[in-house]
Amino acid sequence: ALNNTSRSQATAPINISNTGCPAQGSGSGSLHQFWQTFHSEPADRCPSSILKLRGTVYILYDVNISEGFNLRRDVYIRMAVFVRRLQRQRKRFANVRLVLPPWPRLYHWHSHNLEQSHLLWRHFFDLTSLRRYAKVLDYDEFLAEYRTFGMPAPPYVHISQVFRLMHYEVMLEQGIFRDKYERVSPNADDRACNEYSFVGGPLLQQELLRYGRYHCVRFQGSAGLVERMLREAIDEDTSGPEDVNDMRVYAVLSAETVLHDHWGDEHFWSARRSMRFAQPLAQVAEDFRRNVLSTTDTSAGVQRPALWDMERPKRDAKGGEYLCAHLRRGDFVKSRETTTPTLKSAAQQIKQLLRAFNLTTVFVSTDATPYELLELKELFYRFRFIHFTPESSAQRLQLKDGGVAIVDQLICSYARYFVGTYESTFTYRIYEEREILGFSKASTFNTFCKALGGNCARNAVWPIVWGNDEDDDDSDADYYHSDSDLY
Ligand SMILES: C[C@@H]1O[C@H](OP(=O)(O)OP(=O)(O)OC[C@H]2O[C@@H](n3cnc4c(=O)[nH]c(N)nc43)[C@H](O)[C@@H]2O)[C@@H](O)[C@H](O)[C@@H]1O
Repeated sequence: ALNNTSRSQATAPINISNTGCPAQGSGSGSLHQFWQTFHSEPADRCPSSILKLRGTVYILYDVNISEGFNLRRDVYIRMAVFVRRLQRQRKRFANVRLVLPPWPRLYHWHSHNLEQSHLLWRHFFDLTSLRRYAKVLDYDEFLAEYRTFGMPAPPYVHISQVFRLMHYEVMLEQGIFRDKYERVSPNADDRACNEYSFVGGPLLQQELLRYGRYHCVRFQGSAGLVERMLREAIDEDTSGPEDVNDMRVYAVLSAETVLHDHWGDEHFWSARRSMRFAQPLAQVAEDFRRNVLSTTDTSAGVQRPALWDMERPKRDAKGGEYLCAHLRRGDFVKSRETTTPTLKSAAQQIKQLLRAFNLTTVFVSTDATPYELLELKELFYRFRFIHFTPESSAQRLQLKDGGVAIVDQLICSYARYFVGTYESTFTYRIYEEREILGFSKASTFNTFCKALGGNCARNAVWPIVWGNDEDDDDSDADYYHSDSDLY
């Protein structure tokens, strides 16, 4: 259990006695004394590994506990675009790092016999690929890097300020949506924001984390506004020129409150393209496609160069000889009853599509129960009905529930034709993957109807945007502050 008192009191000066730099010869000191000594000592007397971390700002973040995996991926993009822009355009943030929050056990991960708490991002994503877009650290990498500053044992991490974001109760002022934020006092009885609740994300439960000030912040606006919030905090934590460039650690909770600076622009898509899945997961999907669906990158005509930044606009991918349906069940069956088809209706719609495209194989990606799956399969008499399940318990242990879902997504991404579920972020992430691989929009942006033949709501079409992310657009760089702040 969280020991609230001790967690919020880590305000002691940071001891730097283990760094091996001349500054530590005399024992401990605050971090700014450490850097001060750097100024007066020849740089080559300190390890370059530490010297290069001068002025680092670590941004930790977490997401509301009830959000699913695929919305969390979108929140990552907001933060990654923000951090990349900060790092490239703001001197004080030249050494900014985004610390990836360990994955808590998500509400949709039902398998109880698997260890699926505190998972690192490299279990799901290719960190090298993420880092070709933004300076990110997996949580254990952050701990290791923080330790190089020379911490006493046990190596607690000191977050100087925590910001728990909340929506405004009323969003519009005289009909206008304005970007703004405001700190409000935390209140132990307040269910919306209370320091001891982990609704905004369980990050602070990590055992080595200690924090100083905890703010509840009403927040309305995009990631650019987070910069203003961080600068205000850095100003408060800086006592003078001697510590102006100290290393800082901040945390933003309920980061899903932060909006995209520009949703769906080329920066969004570069960050999205950098989100390649971890190689072991990609390999399982590749093997399944080849062995069960006779589909390879070459036969499907998709693009998957070694590096995401080598991808180019493309629309002529062919896909494997199968149709993929993402059929969201679970909570959607009740909470979105008016738009989620019954199994029978879904089967009718799929069969109609199979006939239209002269296909005989359907791959079904779903969170349906085993019983529902059997029921569905029986409706596909005379068609080939394929569903992915791990081939062994060792593979299930390796993939975990999150990995199985990724394999499903990767198989759907290579299909000749895809149809997904209305308003499911799981479906949206497949749309995006297919956009990157080079499929036509018509083969991708399709949505199940509640019933065959009726008028029905369709998911939005957000096609890929290509650009040259090297010339980061600076046009709105000054949006949130005056010229004097451009340091
Ligand atoms: C309305 C909201 O919808 C959100 O769901 P939605 O966007 O579909 O998508 P997600 O946020 O990813 O949450 C759904 C989760 O259910 C599992 N899941 C769903 N479809 C599949 C599938 O085809 N294959 C596998 N293997 N797993 C699947 C998976 O763990 C996935 O992350 C929810 O997260 C929110 O809690 C809320 O209910």
